Amino acid sequence: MAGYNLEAIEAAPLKEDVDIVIPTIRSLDFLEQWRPFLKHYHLIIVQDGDPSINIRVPEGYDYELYNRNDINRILGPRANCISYKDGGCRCFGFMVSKKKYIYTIDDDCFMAKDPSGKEINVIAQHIKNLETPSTPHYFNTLYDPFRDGTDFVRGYPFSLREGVTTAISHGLWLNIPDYDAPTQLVKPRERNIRYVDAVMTIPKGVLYPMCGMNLAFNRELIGPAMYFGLMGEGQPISRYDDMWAGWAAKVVCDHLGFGVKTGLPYVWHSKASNPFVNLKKEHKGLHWQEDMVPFFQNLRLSRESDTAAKCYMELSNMTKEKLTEVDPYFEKLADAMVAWIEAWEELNPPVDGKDVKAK
Ligand SMILES: O=c1ccn([C@@H]2O[C@H](COP(=O)(O)OP(=O)(O)O[C@H]3O[C@@H](CO)[C@H](O)[C@H]3O)[C@@H](O)[C@H]2O)c(=O)[nH]1
Ligand SMILES: [Mn+2]
Repeated sequence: MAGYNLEAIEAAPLKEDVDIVIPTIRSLDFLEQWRPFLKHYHLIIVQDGDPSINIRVPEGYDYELYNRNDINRILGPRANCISYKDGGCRCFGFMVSKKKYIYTIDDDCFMAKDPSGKEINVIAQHIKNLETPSTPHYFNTLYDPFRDGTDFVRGYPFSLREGVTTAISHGLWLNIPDYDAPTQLVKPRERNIRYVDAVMTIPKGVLYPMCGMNLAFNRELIGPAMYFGLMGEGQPISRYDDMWAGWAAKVVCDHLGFGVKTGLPYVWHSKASNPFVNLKKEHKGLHWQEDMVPFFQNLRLSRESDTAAKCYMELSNMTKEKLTEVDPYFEKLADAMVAWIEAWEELNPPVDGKDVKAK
């Protein structure tokens, strides 16, 4: 295959353990370019918008595709917890998957190259990130000590070198950065051309803006907390789907003792969404984030919440109690969080009557 590094391409780690979830309201043509790396994996496509549109899946891919009619049929009255006309609909794919790991990617993201010109195998890098521990209790100044060619630096306590299990791997983007609408408006031509060859653990107690564009996680450990909220048509807010999921999942990871990494792998984000449209979708979120972030920063989950699902139910109560004073929308969101967990548990009954518990 001209122009491709065949050795890297044939490496399809854990192909039986990974589902790729793609939300789309456009087309899946981007999968043509990804074929060398992604063809080995099963796709779960969540088609947003008009369900009567027939979407073409490029030849050779193994996939299941769900449109709004399918979501309504499968979830019944609880289908209302899945966003419509917002990329947050992707979380339906997390719920129906049965795999250990999820990789989710947007339909305008393409294979990027590292500075040596080699195509980046995104899944291989995410799996490396997820299958090696995180270090949330003390920062390693050479970043991820579990990468080849590096280690813990002098002064790193030996008692902390075991690290903790990694639950989330947050990948980054070259070309179009994940900016909010005001930043897009003032910097319309800004492009990210800086490839930073680093993976690092986000420290315990620190929140971050999680982007859903290039994201992998351990569904068994943290799946129920990866709810992308109630956004889009019929709601006062859009485009905060991944932010909500990121804040919630991080506090749940911190509570349960799991780690979150950010950095490699990169994808090439090709399409700048319209900043004026985005501003309309985002403007409430831009205000509300000033309350949502302190809410997540200050909350404390109880000892009884020892699984992601239990933590999430507790978070729903807290959302209702604390954020409804910001806007009545949060009561609706809190109810949707409960519906999400109920639907999750129905589709994912605990194995041997047990949920995955914190260490
Ligand atoms: O109504 C919709 C809109 C979009 N989608 C699908 O969601 C992803 C991301 O959409 P898009 O590329 O338009 O958004 P960006 O601004 O570039 O991306 C960031 O915004 C986030 C917030 O939603 C998103 O996670 C970020 O990556 C595409 O696959 C669209 O097809 C949709 O399903 N429904
Ligand atoms: Mn995009």
